[in-house]
Amino acid sequence: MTKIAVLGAGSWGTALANTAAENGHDVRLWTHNLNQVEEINQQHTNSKYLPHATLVDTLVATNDMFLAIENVEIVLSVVPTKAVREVAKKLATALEEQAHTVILAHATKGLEQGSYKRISEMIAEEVPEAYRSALVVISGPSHAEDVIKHDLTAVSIGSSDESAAKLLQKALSNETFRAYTNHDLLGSELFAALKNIVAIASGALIGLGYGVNAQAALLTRSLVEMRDLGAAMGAKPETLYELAGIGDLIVTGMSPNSRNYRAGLGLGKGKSLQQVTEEMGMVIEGVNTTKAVYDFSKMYHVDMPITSAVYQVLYENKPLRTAVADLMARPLKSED
Ligand SMILES: NC(=O)C1=CN([C@@H]2O[C@H](COP(=O)(O)OP(=O)(O)OC[C@H]3O[C@@H](n4cnc5c(N)ncnc54)[C@H](OP(=O)(O)O)[C@@H]3O)[C@@H](O)[C@H]2O)C=CC1
Ligand SMILES: O=C(CO)COP(=O)(O)O
Repeated sequence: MTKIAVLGAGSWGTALANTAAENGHDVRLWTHNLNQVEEINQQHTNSKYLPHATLVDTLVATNDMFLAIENVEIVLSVVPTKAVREVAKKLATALEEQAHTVILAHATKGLEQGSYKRISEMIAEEVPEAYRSALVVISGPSHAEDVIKHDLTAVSIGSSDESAAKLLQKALSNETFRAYTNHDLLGSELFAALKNIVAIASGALIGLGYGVNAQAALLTRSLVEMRDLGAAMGAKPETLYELAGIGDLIVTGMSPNSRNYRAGLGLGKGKSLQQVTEEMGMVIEGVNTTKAVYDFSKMYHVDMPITSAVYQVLYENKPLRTAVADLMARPLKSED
């Protein structure tokens, strides 16, 4: 049995914590919301984020960070990008009290506003030095709503520390949830962030009334942008063709369970960004990521027309139909 702390009781943190607890591990789910602690421990539900699910009754919630991480072997942070630093600071204080080393993992898919740092870079800056070398990311095609129902799911666990990745792989895998490891932390984190931009665009196409031809073209041409930015930033090329790359691009770009896709759908149907954000009530990571990646494309001199189009729609009020028309009217070119 492995002792695991999961930080963040949103949809994904709860689904991952529940999976590990179902596998027989000792799991504490940390949340800053005391009402949620009571609901999870007494009703075994998380009605705000996973409304139809019953959680395993061995899953324990707490809002005490010290208690959550006491004697654990793995800490898995699953808060939105905007909360990563704040939670990592709380974790760092609690880690000072720990006598033994802990593997630090996260499952967040974004880039920091302003600094454009990856999630593991933010965590590494906040935690004591001893915890920085074995950072792990969980990525890949995995919606919480499907995982909690035991729909078949495969994820990727990326880290330069193979034994750390393997410990998490073993803790999470079961007959319906299969984890693979890889050695590409940077590529896994970068592609996880990038695919959210594409998902907004994909939902927007459907909202506008286009079909699967349009989606297939979008996803395939987005792969080229991901490949080129990945190469410029140091991602391993093969990661793009693995679960953390194309796998996540497919699920987020096609599934109505995706928050980013649903946001795009709303935009395509004529809603404003403010409206879709308020209606979602959950994090839409792709909105902030679009700004970061738009700036990256300039910084690294990578041509990213789809990202630029999404940027213009979200940040410059360009009408969606004009953005689509402009993409289609670009100078004709060869694919190879
Ligand atoms: N949902 C999914 O299927 C998947 C999500 N992810 C990624 O996981 C990350 C989390 O997403 P998801 O679970 O969907 O998010 P949700 O919007 O469902 O939940 C976010 C959770 O984080 C909590 N939170 C927000 N700010 C803070 C803070 N400052 N301190 C402590 N807790 C905070 C929220 O608490 P409160 O309710 O009080 O606001 C809530 O419990 C994102 O980066 C997402 O891209 C990755 C794969 C799948
Ligand atoms: O990353 C995800 C699925 O793999 C979740 O995507 P959304 O945040 O768009 O729901």
